Amino acid sequence: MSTQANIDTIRRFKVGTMNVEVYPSRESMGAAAARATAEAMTQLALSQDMMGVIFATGASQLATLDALTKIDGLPWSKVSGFHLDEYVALPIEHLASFRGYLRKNLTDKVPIGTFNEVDGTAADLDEVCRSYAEKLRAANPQLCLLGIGENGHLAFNDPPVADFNDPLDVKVVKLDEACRIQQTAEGWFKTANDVPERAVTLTIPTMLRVPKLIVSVPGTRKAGIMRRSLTEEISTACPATILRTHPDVTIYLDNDSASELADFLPSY
Ligand SMILES: N[C@@H]1[C@@H](O)[C@H](O)[C@@H](COP(=O)(O)O)O[C@@H]1O
Repeated sequence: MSTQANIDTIRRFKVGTMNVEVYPSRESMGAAAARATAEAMTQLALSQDMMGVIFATGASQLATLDALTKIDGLPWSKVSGFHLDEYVALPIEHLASFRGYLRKNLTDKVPIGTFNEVDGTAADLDEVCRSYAEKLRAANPQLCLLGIGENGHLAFNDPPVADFNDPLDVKVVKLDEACRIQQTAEGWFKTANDVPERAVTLTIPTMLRVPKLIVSVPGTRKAGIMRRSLTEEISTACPATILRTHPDVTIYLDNDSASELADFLPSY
């Protein structure tokens, strides 16, 4: 009998309008998410001089970004890049800085047109949010890469602060305790106390406005939240449930993160 870990085919299913694709490994998941991103960028480049693309960070994005940066011939010079979130007051040199992560894993590797960084160390964070929101509105991003946190967060919209009708585009949030603990599990910080208490984040409506969402969620630690994201009532108790209302979203999983989705995947 086969187990989820040794299933080596690609399995696809739909939950409402949402497409879910399950790959045999983290690497094959990343390659598939990268191919979809590359196709979307190539299409957009046919009709746009500059395209806004929002990139995600975290361990879940490493395979996707690695594969994406190795694809030849992409129209990087036409990309105006953005990111989802950044810790407040964390220096760029810190391992967990999302700006540092994106330099290392993206912008140092490809000839991107422009990249708009969120400076969480700036003195006036209201101004950081206001000007980032303005840049996002002007760029009108057509493509957004996303991850899902173990607590269901999208960017840093943790359950206690997530608002599906948020009037703001970008805001400063207080991080949930569960979220701060989860950041240590991946080794970004030594203890939960080392995790900054606040972050700048795009809000949920800002992400959902983007017409195409490519969501990479590999790994065993995400199995429980993937089940909740696909089966629970849509609510801010699990912010990722809102993705089920988006008209063009594909979730890329590996066998590990799909391990609690047996009823969607009858071959288990
Ligand atoms: N706030 C970031 C998000 O931008 C990311 O999409 C999500 C998944 O991260 P990871 O892949 O590290 O689990 O949570 C991180 O903490």
